[in-house]
Amino acid sequence: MLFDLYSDWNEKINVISRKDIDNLYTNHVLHSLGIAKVQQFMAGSDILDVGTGGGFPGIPLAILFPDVKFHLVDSIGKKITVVKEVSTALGLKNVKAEQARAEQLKGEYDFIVSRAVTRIKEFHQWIHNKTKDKSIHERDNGILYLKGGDLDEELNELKKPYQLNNLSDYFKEEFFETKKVVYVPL
Ligand SMILES: C[S@@+](CC[C@H](N)C(=O)[O-])C[C@H]1O[C@@H](n2cnc3c(N)ncnc32)[C@H](O)[C@@H]1O
Repeated sequence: MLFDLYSDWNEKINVISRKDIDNLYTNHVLHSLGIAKVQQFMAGSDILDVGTGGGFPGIPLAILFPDVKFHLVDSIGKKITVVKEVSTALGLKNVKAEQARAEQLKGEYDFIVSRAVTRIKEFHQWIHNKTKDKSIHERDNGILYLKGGDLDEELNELKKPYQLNNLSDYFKEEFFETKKVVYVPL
């Protein structure tokens, strides 16, 4: 179902690199769900996905957590068109997709998730004031960012506390060897 939807939409509006569409489930769906290995979202919580592109990590997480509200934003309207179409076709009632720049958003969230949008320092500057004061989860509200490769320089320039979670602890596929979820409390 997801594969057919994304293959069709990807023909019209490129949201996943064309050579990567065959790896949709591992490289995009499972990778997105890696966030859930690190943090289970409580029913009623609010999650923002910044720079969602075609809906990653937001759509797989919204499928997994039907009682959690997901706000998926991207600055490019046609990407949001894909997210809305996919979300409607899947019958997801917990997804709001909107064309917006992260810096201009007004809402408050429990967690802010993202993948492949910008360096963590800049990301932090965009959204540091967008979490709710009170946490309903065990950990503080904050950022859960999917990152890969060598992160030392990027994390050094952040100059904030963070926690690294290796997705290779949860998934055996080679793709996850260097993949991490970076948690930054806000
Ligand atoms: C490389 S894509 C990643 C898309 C998706 N997160 C994924 O992993 O498949 C980066 C996305 O971030 C969006 N973006 C970049 N800066 C943004 C901003 N300031 N606010 C909202 N979206 C932004 C771009 O339009 C683009 O769709």
